[in-house]
Amino acid sequence: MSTATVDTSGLAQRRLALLGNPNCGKTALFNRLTGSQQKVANYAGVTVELKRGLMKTAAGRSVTVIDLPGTYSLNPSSQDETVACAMVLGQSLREKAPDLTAVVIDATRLRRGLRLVAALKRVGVPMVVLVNMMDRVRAQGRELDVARLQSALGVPVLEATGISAQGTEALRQLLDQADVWNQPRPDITAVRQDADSARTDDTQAQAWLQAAGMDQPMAAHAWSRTLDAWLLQPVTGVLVLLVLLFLIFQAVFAWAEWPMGLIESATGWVGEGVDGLLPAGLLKSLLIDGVIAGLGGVVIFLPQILILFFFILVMEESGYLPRAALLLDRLMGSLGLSGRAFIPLLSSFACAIPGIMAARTISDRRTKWVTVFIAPLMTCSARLPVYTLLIGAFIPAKTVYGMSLPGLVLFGLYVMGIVSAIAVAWVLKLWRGAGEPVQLMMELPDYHLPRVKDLAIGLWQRASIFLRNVGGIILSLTVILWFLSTFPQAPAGFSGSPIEYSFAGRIGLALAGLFAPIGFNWQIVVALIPGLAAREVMVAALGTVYALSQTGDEVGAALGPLIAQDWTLATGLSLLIWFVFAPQCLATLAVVRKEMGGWAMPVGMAVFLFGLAYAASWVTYRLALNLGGSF
Ligand SMILES: Nc1nc2c(ncn2[C@@H]2O[C@H](COP(=O)(O)OP(=O)(O)OP(=O)(O)O)[C@@H](O)[C@H]2O)c(=O)[nH]1
Ligand SMILES: [Mg+2]
Repeated sequence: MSTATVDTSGLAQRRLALLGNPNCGKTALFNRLTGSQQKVANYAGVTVELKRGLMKTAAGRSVTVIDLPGTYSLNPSSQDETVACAMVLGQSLREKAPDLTAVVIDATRLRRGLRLVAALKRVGVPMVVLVNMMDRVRAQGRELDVARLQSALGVPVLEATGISAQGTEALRQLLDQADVWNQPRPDITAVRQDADSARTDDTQAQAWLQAAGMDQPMAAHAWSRTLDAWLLQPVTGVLVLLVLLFLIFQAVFAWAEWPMGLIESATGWVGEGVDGLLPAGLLKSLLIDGVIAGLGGVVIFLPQILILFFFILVMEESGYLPRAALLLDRLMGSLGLSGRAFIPLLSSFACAIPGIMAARTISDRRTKWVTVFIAPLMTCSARLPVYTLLIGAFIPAKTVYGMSLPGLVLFGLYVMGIVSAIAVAWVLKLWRGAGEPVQLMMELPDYHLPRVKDLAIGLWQRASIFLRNVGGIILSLTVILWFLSTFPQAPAGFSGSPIEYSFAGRIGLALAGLFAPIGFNWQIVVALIPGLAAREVMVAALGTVYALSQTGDEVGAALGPLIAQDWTLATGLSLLIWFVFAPQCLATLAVVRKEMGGWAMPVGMAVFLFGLAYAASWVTYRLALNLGGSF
């Protein structure tokens, strides 16, 4: 038997927490240490909950690493900061205090980071200090003497670079030394954070910087300043923001055409292959009408979703996002919100779930409530398949004034979501009054060019979430729907399409009366039900329902032309508008329950949003019918 050279007994329980100011690179370091792929972005407030991972020290010992939300002080003002402080101070009911805290400080903003170190030292938290972003310091041709800082602070101080593979080596080696783990426990009774202690901490931070010869502030980032002169100016800034958003929607259509064509042909080939291979029967129907028609209908939208995410990632990584928040702060203020609500709302364009979770960074309870309430009105990426399917079927692919008409309509739908969110926030303000007026304290990080690798990882993560959904929930629901739409089988001589005899057909027909006033036929009603699991499921479900509604030769035709033939324009528009408002996503409602505590809010939200969707679809349907006859 070989003897282990490294004693790992009992060490896996050792826990290291990463604490620091927002946006100082904690999660980048966490990902480096543990090989995780948690979200990293260039604005404050990215991480809002505690994340765990396992790392190996240089000698191969295992250590649990905990990534925390950022905090400026030990006096938390929002829910995410509270999580971080309570954990490190051992005040959390759920989490034991860590054995060691690595306080991450941004080398370009040392004083602010050292204030937090001072507060932690006052309490006696066992710690090491990681001076991160050393590459930026070196890029300015400067060096920091961390050995001097270490002797001033009296705790181990190491250099780190969250964006380089070697950037965490020093920490891995340090964690093998037994004495760093054997520092005395904190005395949490000493946690007093008032104006006086904040001043003392700042004086202390300055004293340390002087002692280490680092009291020269870093030179301002030259092109961040130049860009800000334009991008933060109210008129040019808003103009740039609008043009940027507009270009994104044009690109979503223009760039995606080619890969979408490829996916469509590939789905067609697979369908034909299966068609040729299998004899007619239930298995063939399951594969062609259920799986291929359903999943092919959704997968085709992957390119558009990735293009949208590419732009979101570039905005997040470049540092533009908090600028946009600042620009819109005044507008948000007049709605009883604050610029703080901007990032949660913007995240909701990807998906309302992380958006609603990001509302944890909002300290004022009422502002948070309104933000969560209107977040589902922001157009999430799951609506993109529904929108583009319907736009493709009903809006001609014309160019008006050099812009693509489908792109314009899509932009219009996004604007409609935003405008209705503004309207709801405004009505809520009139009804319930405004939240506490808080001045937006949002840090503006330096701009930097996004790294291609980070963008690629971000896009890859998105693609795999989407494909996992397709292979998981969408596939299962499609198979269930195929089953419900196939059985019981119609007896010989049944006059309608066989699906009308099935369970799904009967449910659809029974509910059709409820939706007839807004122009939905029974096939749409059948697809709306599994579409409650997630919006894109609706597209897969329509694919299956229509494939099964067809007979003989028509099987295999793409869904777009089928619905264009079957529905009036009024029905198409009414369904588009339904999707602007309807909370067709149970997962969002579940997150609202978790974040806000209790069912009252999600139930109220669902009733309100379904009501709004019904009313808006009704108006659209009636207008379209009256304006254009029966189309
Ligand atoms: N140049 C440089 N950039 C870094 C380094 N570490 C992190 N970054 C960048 O800094 C930004 C913030 O990184 P995050 O890891 O998200 O910061 P965080 O401290 O986890 O932020 P919150 O979760 O919001 O508190 C991102 O754009 C990173 O790519 C580094 O060592 N050098
Ligand atoms: Mg983070």
